[in-house]
Amino acid sequence: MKMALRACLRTKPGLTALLSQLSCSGHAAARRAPALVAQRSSSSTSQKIKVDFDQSSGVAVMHMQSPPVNSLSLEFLTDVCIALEKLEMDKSCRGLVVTSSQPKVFSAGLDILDMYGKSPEHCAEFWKAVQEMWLKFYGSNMITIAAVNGSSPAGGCLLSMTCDYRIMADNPRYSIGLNETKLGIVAPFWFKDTMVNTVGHRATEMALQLGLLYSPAEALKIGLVDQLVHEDQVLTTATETMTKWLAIPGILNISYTCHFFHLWCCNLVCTICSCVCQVIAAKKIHLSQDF
Ligand SMILES: CCCCCC/C=C/CC(=O)SCCNC(=O)CCNC(=O)[C@H](O)C(C)(C)COP(=O)(O)OP(=O)(O)OC[C@H]1O[C@@H](n2cnc3c(N)ncnc32)[C@H](O)[C@@H]1OP(=O)(O)O
Repeated sequence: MKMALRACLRTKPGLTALLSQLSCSGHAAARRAPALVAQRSSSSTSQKIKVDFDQSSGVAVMHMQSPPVNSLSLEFLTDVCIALEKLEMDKSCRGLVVTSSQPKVFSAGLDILDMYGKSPEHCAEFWKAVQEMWLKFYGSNMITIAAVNGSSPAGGCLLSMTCDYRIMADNPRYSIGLNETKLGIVAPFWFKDTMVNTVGHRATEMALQLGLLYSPAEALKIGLVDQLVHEDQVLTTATETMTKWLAIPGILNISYTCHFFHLWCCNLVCTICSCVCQVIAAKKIHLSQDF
C-alpha cells in the first residue's frame, strides 16, 4: 500500500494535488531545519529528533527523543516532517529506520495535551501536521522500517504502520494497537485504511470495534508487526533487515506499486461512496425525527 501511494505521488499529478491539500508543507518549511551534512556519516539533531545518516550504506536512523513518551505534538510532528523532507531530497539516502530513544515507549500517539483546550486554529494546524506525517512516511521513496522498542498505542501504532516493515521488542509489558475506541474517539478513516492494508479487514474490525491493544506476540500473530526480537536487538535487526530490502532493485518495488495502486484507488472510491451513504442516512434519520 505504501508503495501504491509512492507511485501515485510520483505519477499522478491530480492525486498529488488532492493529497497535498491534506498536507501542510508550508508550516514545516517555516520552522528551523536540522542540518544534514553531506559526508560519509552525519548526524543532525533538532530538539525532538536525532537523525544519524550513514552515507556508505545509504541508511538513516531517526531517533525520536521527546520525553517522556514521544507523544506527537505539533512541534514534534513538524520536526519529523522537516527531517523526512531533507532525507527524501538526499538521493543517497535509500532507507530509514525509525526508533525511540525513550525507555519502554516507541510513541504514545497524538499528544493529548496538544489537542485539549486549544484554539480551532491550533487544532487545524495540529491535525494537518498529523496528516502530513502520515503522507510523508506512507509516500516515502525510501524503504522505511519501524524499530518498535516499546509500547506504541494509537498514533504511535499508525506511525509504525506507515513503514514497510515492523520489528518489535519481545517484551510482554509492551503493547501496540489503535485503541482510540477505548478513549471515546473514532479512529479517522485513513487510520482504519492503513490498518486494513496491514492486517486485513476482519482483524481491523475487531481491533477498532474493541479498541484493542495487542501484546507483541498477539501483534505478530495478526501481522501487525513482522518480527519480534529481544529488546537489545531491535535496532541492529532493523539495520540488518534494511540491507536485505535495499538489495532488491528499486524497479521491482515500482512494479508492485502498480498492483497496490489499483487497490488503493478502489479503497478511495469505496470510502467516498460510504461517506455519501452516511450523509444520506443521517439526513433520513433527521427527517424521520421531525415527524
Ligand atoms: C484534532 C483531531 C483529533 C482526532 C483524534 C483521533 C486520533 C487519535 C489518535 C491518538 O493517538 S490519541 C492518543 C492516544 N494515546 C494513548 O492512549 C496513550 C496513552 N498513554 C499510555 O498508554 C502510556 O502513557 C504509555 C505510552 C504506555 C507509557 O506508559 P508509562 O507507564 O511508561 O508512562 P506514563 O506514566 O503512563 O506516562 C508518562 C507521562 O507521559 C504522559 N503521556 C502519556 N501519553 C501521553 C499522550 N498521548 N499525550 C500527552 N502526554 C502523554 C503521561 O500523562 C505522563 O505524564 P506525567 O506528567 O508524568 O504524569
